[in-house]
Parts: sequence; C-alpha cells; structure tokens
Amino acid sequence: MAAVNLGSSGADRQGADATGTAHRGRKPAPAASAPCAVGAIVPGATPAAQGGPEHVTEPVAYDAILLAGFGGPEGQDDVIPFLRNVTSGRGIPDERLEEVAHHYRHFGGTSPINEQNRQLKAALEAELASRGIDLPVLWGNRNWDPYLNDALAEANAAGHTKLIAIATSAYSSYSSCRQYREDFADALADTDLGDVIRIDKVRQFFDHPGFVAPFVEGVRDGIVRLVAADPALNPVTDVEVLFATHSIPSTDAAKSGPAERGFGEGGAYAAQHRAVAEVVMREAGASDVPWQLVYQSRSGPPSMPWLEPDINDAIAELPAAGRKAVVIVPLGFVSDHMEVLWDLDNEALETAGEHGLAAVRVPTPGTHPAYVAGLVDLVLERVNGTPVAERPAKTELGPWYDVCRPGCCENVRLGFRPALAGIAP
Ligand SMILES: CC1=C(CCC(=O)O)c2cc3nc(cc4[nH]c(cc5[nH]c(cc1n2)c(C)c5CCC(=O)O)c(CCC(=O)O)c4C)C(CCC(=O)O)=C3C
Ligand SMILES: [Fe+2]
Repeated sequence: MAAVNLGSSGADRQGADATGTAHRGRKPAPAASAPCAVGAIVPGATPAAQGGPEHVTEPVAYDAILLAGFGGPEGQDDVIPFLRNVTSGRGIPDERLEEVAHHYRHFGGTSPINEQNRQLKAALEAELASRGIDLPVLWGNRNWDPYLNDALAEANAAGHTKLIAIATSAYSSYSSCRQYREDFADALADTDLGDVIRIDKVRQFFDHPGFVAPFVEGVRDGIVRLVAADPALNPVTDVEVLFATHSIPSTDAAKSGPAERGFGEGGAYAAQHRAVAEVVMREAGASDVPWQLVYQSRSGPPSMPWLEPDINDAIAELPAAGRKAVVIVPLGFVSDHMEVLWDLDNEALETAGEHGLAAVRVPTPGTHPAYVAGLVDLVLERVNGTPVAERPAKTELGPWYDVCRPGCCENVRLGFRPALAGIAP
C-alpha cells in the first residue's frame, strides 16, 4: 500500500518462495526464464479459447458461478500469512511485510473484504432467485480462506463441471485480470480437477452500466454534499473530482490490453479508467466540473516506474489551481476494502485537510442493486451467448473480450504462469 517499498531484486525472484510460506491455493511463480508454452492447450480452458474468438456467442450450460475474490485477513494472526500469500514468489522478508501489516493491524488485523464478498455472494443469490435462475454461487479467494481450491472442491463434490467466474475486479491489467486467470489454472492443477472442471470468466466490466451507475450517483451526491456544506462553492471553478485507482507498474500498464489497439499512455488500464470517468461526469450532469485520473497504493522500489500522479501529490496542487473542495471517487475498486479505507479515507482525506480543502469520498459499488444486477446480466450474456451488438457497454472500448487476447495482461516482471479464459499463452 501507499509509500511502502516492497520491491524485491531480480535475484530474489529467481528462487521459488524465499519466505518459505506454506500457502494454500497458490504456487510460487516460476523464474522468468521458464519455457513459455506458446500455443499450448491449457487444461480447463474453454475449447473455443484455443481457437480464439473475442466473444463467445454460443450458449453454454454453466452449472455454477465462481465468485473469485482477493481475500483478506480476519484477525491479527492471519495478517503475515496473508501478506506472504499476496507477495508469494517475490521473496519479501517478514520485516518488510510488517510495514504493510501496519494498515491491517490498525483495524484489528481484519480486512473488511471477506465480509463484503459474503454480502456480495448473498446479494447475487437473492438476485438470481428473484429472476428464477438456478445457479449456485461458489466463493473462493486468491489469497485467503476460503481459497479457490476450496471452491473447486465444493464444485466437484456437488458435481458442477462448467463454472463461469466473476472476479471482483473491473479493469484490465495483470493484477486485475490475468493473475485471477493464472490462479484459476493453479487451483485446477492443485486440486487435480483440470480434466473435470472448466472455468470461463465474464468480461472485464469497467464500462458495464451496472458498475458505472453507483459512481454516477456518488459523484452527483458528492458535489451536492460539498455545496450544501458551503453554498458559496461554484462546482465549475472551485471543485475538482479526483478519480482514484490502484497504481500499477508502468510495464504492466503497457501490457494491459491488446498491443495493436494502441491505447496510449498507461495502456488499456489507464484508457479504460479515463473513458469511464468521462461517462461518469457526463451522466452525473457534471461535464463542466474539472476532473483528473490519479493513482494510489503504489508499492515496489522507487526506481521502478509506476503510474502517476499519486493522489496525495495531486491534492497538494489543487489550492494553487484555485480549488476549494475535492470529490474523491474510488473508480478502480468494487468495494470499500482496505485500500479504500486506509489509502483514501485515512491518507487522502488527511492530505485534503492539510491543504485546506473540503473533501468527500464517494462509495464503491459494494452491493448496490444496479451492480449486483449487472453482474448477473454479465453471467447471463455468457449463458445465452448474447450477440456482441446486444451487450451493454458505456464506452467505445467495450464490450471487452470474453476470451483474453494472447499476451493480454501479461506480467513481464514475475515470470510466465499458464492462465485460463484466454488464448494461450
Ligand atoms: C490493480 C490492483 C488492484 C485492483 C484490482 C483488484 O481488486 O483485484 C488491487 C487490489 C487489491 N490489493 C490488495 C492488497 C494488496 N495488494 C498488494 C500489492 C499489489 N497490488 C497491485 C495492484 C492491484 N491490487 C500491485 C501491482 C501490487 C504489487 C505486487 C506486484 O508487484 O505485482 C499487496 C502487497 C503489499 C504491497 O505491495 O502494497 C497487498 C496487501 C487488496 C486487498 C485489500 C484488503 O485486504 O481489503 C485488493 C482488493
Ligand atoms: Fe493490490
């Protein structure tokens, strides 16, 4: 998280897992020099993925939804083992992990993220039931209990063989897309279910109306709240909307979408955020209010370029531009988890105060009814094989791919791991 340098040297990465962690559900990444299985058939992948359509428009009789979360600790004793899982393969010593642990320790060692996913699971189940759709929701995390392995064991015990995954992550990048797909492949290998269970994944949903709607409400409401508190504020000259997302290494950003589409600075990752932010401002009736895309939660060595500007630096510059108030929009996040609570509600709001700015933080989608309904719609478009032209997308960039493109969201730092729901490799 913010300002914590967790970078490891290349030498660290060559060894498997220097922390010696006995983690479940994940395997250390192989060294970057591992042979790349170009064109290989990946067990458990959609048969169609091997040939390569961008969208799957044949109906598929999925028998369960796999809700794939990040996972988080739920007590002080979980914190370091959780952080070892997250940083597995990067050889980071426990003393350095303790720096990040500080954020979790502050909240009693518990991240709210698991409870938020329990609530999302319940909300999805209620939405499915209200539409008469008989699809169980299995929940598994990448980094904490219940792990993806547990969810697959549960699927197998119930006789489910065709899973459609929803990852709790809306945009394209290694951390928000491919890492989930690699962990699906790992979990099938770990559980020996690669020949039995197939896992497909819904498209990245950054521009799906269900994901966008809560932010539109939030921005509209945020400006109203600021003006209510200070009626002299003129939103067009005095307020700035900061759309905040997770910073990622610039090398990851450059690889976040198909290279041939030329997304410009920050790759598909930044382009998706910029496009959604524009839609949000327009739909909130705030197109004439100034806004910018900013980044948070950077880690890694200072020598490694990550996407900028940092939200705190951006806030510090606002008074000189004549701004008196700021609306902070966690556009890159689906729930109010630790990165939102600590890096925005704790740090960014404090920075705003230090610079004499009034500030509000907009909610994340969480279990907003539009978001929950949107996720069910994303599953149904795969169940029904909905034609691409009928799939909702609020930006020109989407509807994003059902089947990730070759090399999409590749990680050039941590080495190759096989991934599902994409064209190999
Ligand atoms: C793009 C992105 C998302 C959004 C998409 C998505 O939601 O998936 C996200 C979400 C999250 N990240 C989270 C936590 C952490 N992320 C870390 C590290 C990193 N994240 C990265 C990127 C992202 N992360 C990157 C590039 C790294 C460096 C590692 C590397 O080099 O690849 C570390 C290690 C310490 C550190 O490095 O700061 C922790 C503890 C939590 C859980 C919060 C909770 O517990 O409530 C959540 C939801
Ligand atoms: Fe992260």
